[in-house]
This record gives sequence, C-alpha cells and structure tokens, in this order.
Amino acid sequence: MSADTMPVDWEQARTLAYQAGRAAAGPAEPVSLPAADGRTLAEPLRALTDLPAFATSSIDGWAVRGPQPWRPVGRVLAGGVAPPLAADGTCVEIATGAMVPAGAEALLRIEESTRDTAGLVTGTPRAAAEWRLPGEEAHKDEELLPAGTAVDPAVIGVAATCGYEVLNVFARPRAAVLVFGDELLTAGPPGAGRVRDSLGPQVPGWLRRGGAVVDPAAVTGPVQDTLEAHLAALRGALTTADLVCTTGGTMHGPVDHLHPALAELGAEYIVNTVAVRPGFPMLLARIPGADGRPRFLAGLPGNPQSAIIALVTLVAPLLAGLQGRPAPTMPQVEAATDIPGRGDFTHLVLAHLDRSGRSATPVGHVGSAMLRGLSNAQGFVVVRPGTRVTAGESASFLQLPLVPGERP
Ligand SMILES: Nc1nc2c(c(=O)[nH]1)N[C@H]1C(S)=C(S)[C@@H](COP(=O)(O)OP(=O)(O)OC[C@H]3O[C@@H](n4cnc5c(N)ncnc54)[C@H](O)[C@@H]3O)O[C@H]1N2
Ligand code: MOO
Repeated sequence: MSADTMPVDWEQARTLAYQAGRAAAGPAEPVSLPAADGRTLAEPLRALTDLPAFATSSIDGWAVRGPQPWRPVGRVLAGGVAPPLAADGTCVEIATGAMVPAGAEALLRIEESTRDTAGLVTGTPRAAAEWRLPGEEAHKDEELLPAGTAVDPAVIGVAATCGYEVLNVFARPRAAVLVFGDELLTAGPPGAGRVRDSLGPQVPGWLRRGGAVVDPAAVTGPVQDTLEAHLAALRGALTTADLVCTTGGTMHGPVDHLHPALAELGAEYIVNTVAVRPGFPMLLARIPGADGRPRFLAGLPGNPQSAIIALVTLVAPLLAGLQGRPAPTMPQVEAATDIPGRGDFTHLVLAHLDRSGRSATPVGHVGSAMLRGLSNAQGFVVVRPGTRVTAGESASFLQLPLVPGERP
C-alpha cells in the first residue's frame, strides 16, 4: 500500500470531512421566515429593537397615577399609542398587551378594582409589577443566536418577534446517489446470485436527515459496471449536485471502477480509506466545478452496513460543514456489556439505547453485509484503536441521524 492510501484515523477522517465542507459552505441567501425551517443562520440573529419594544401591560385593568380614587380619562387597547397620564388622581382603562402610558405608576387588575357611582376607581395594585419593561427580553442589537444555528420553528418565532421578514441562511446542499453493481435487483426477492439494492432506497432518506436536498430523479442505478457508464453517470450527476454519493466499487476488484473514474475526473482525495471496522474502503473526494465551487464525491462501500458507516463518518460532517453548522458531536453513553476493540482500527459497534438514552447494548446481526442490526439501533459505540470498552464504562456514541420518535 503506498503512503497516499494509508487509512486515515477515524476521528481525523471526520475532522477532514467537516473542514472540507465548511470551506465550501455558502453562499448565503435571504429566505422568508416560513421557508427558512431546517436551514442554518449565515449571520447572527440580533434584536432589531428592545424587546418588548415598549412598556407593555400584562393585565386587563387600570393604569393609575397618584393616590386613589382615580378618575378615568381614557382607554388604551393593544395596538394603540397611549397619551401620557398627566395628572395625579387619574387613570386610563388598559388592555393586556397595550402600551403603558407615560406617567402611570401602577396597574390595577379589573377584578381587583371597584367603581363608585361617580365612576371613580379604587383598589390596591399588586406589589409585583404588572407590566413588562422595554429590553426585559432583549436589548436592541443584542445577539440572540449565533451564525451556524439550525433554524427550527422556535428560531422562526423569535425572528418574527424581532420583526424580521427574511433570514440570511445557507443554501441546502443538493445531493445525488449513484448505485453501482450489476448484481443488484430493483424488484423481487434475492436469489440466483443476485441481491436486492438496499442502498438506493435508503441513502436518500439518510441524506435528507442530514440536511441535503435529494431529488428523486437524482437517484440512479444500478449503473452498468463499466468505466464508461460510471463516468457518464458521474458527469451527469455532477452537473447539478454539490455532493454525489456512490455505493459499491470502492475496492479494486475486476469491476470496481470508482478510483479510475475519479482519476479521469481530476478528483483530489480528502480521505482515501479509513482505519475503521466495518467500512474501511470509504472515501471522500473533491472535484473542481466549472463555476469554481468544489463538488464532493463520497464513495460508500458496497457492503450495506459499511455504506451507512461511511455516511455517518464522512457525509454527516461534510453536510454539517456545507450548511455552516458546527461539527457534529457525540454524546457519552455507558456500555451495558463488554465490547472488544479491533486492534489498530476504530471499532464501530451497532447498539440500542435504553429509554434514558444513556445505556448502550450492542445488537445482534451486525455483519457488514447485514442491515437487520442497523434497523434496531440508534447508532454505534465507538471503540478507539488499541482499546476495549468494559461493562459500565463510558464511551462515545455515534448517532444515526434519526428524527425524534423514530427509534424510541
Ligand atoms: N481483496 C479484498 N476484497 C475485499 C476487501 C479487502 O480488503 N480485500 N474488503 C471488503 C470490504 S471491507 C468491503 S466493505 C467491500 C467493499 O467493496 P466495494 O465497495 O468495492 O463494493 P462491491 O464489491 O461492489 O460490493 C460489496 C458487497 O456489497 C454488496 N452490495 C453492493 N451494493 C449493494 C447495494 N446497493 N445493496 C445491497 N448490497 C450491495 C455486493 O453485492 C457485495 O456483496 O469489499 C470487500 N472485499
Ligand atoms: O469494512 Mo467492510 O466495509 O468490513 O464491510
């Protein structure tokens, strides 16, 4: 093995993938609030005014000035601008959400007030303030959320409160999937030397959970096992996609054409094989785009579990970087059983988390050609090179990008 194909340490591979994506993030674009859901802030979200922007009543009742009894001199509703309360012994009727008039000294709840026959108001205002002061939630220009924040409904809500109509967000990466392998069936049960393509149907869903846009027309396969067909499919996919994920053909077998195709396209390896089991032959390459922006190719190994390991190892950090998000982190879990290491390689062990999300039990059926274990796991316990994990010990957990509720 030559020096340039030495497998990269697994943590290092993740860092390289993230950095490559981060360097290619952007450009930012203005997007309306409802359409920004799922995007990423390209600049900090700042308060445009004090929040609240004016002293705001929290109750329905009376804004009063001076000693009681108070003589009503007007009414202010939510949305209105209150004239100042100019004289002691006067009050205005006020609604929840209305602007508190200048000069008001206290707010009195309607149900805790009385009016005499002359219309004069009396009662005891509560000691605690019944209005919200300007700047109580935020001061004008204060940073509320940093650039890189994932936009979710709560972020959209606070942006609307501030008065934004659009947010500057990063574009979503567009991804394409090319499935290689003449042995693959796209319908019917396996047999007679042929297996069903299990990656074409699932990889787009994982990519979407990572924030990519995958047009159904951008999923192609099986692509014929010739170099010409591979090149034609790759060139086609690269015309629209920021990221092309290929499956299979990462090794150097008689019909593995990915590496020769990459050489033909002038690709530069970011990662070429990773010191991890399973999933070792995964790769990530950068291909110059005609517009000057790089395109990316992730070579997912053909063994199905290995392909998913390549997705969470290389593609998830790449997509995070391309979207301008922080690098993915790994929570710590407690191993429920002893888990062996794999010598100089990082060992990724499919595991199921208990309801607390803190205790990880390895699942069965975890061969790299199998998917049964994957469908019962939330991710992988990470056993670093030269180590093993004993029962009760804490370990990093590499999460599958599941949506909450998908694998309770
Ligand atoms: N001489 C060696 N051979 C292999 C090695 C090795 O180190 N030396 N490594 C093995 C490992 S590890 C893996 S992983 C695979 C990776 O091979 P490729 O990426 O070239 O994938 P293929 O050869 O095309 O396929 C491997 C395997 O996976 C099945 N497959 C492929 N695509 C799909 C799909 N879309 N759906 C379901 N199954 C798929 C395919 O039929 C093969 O059984 O190389 C090992 N060999
Ligand atoms: O590493 Mo292969 O990816 O073991 O199946």
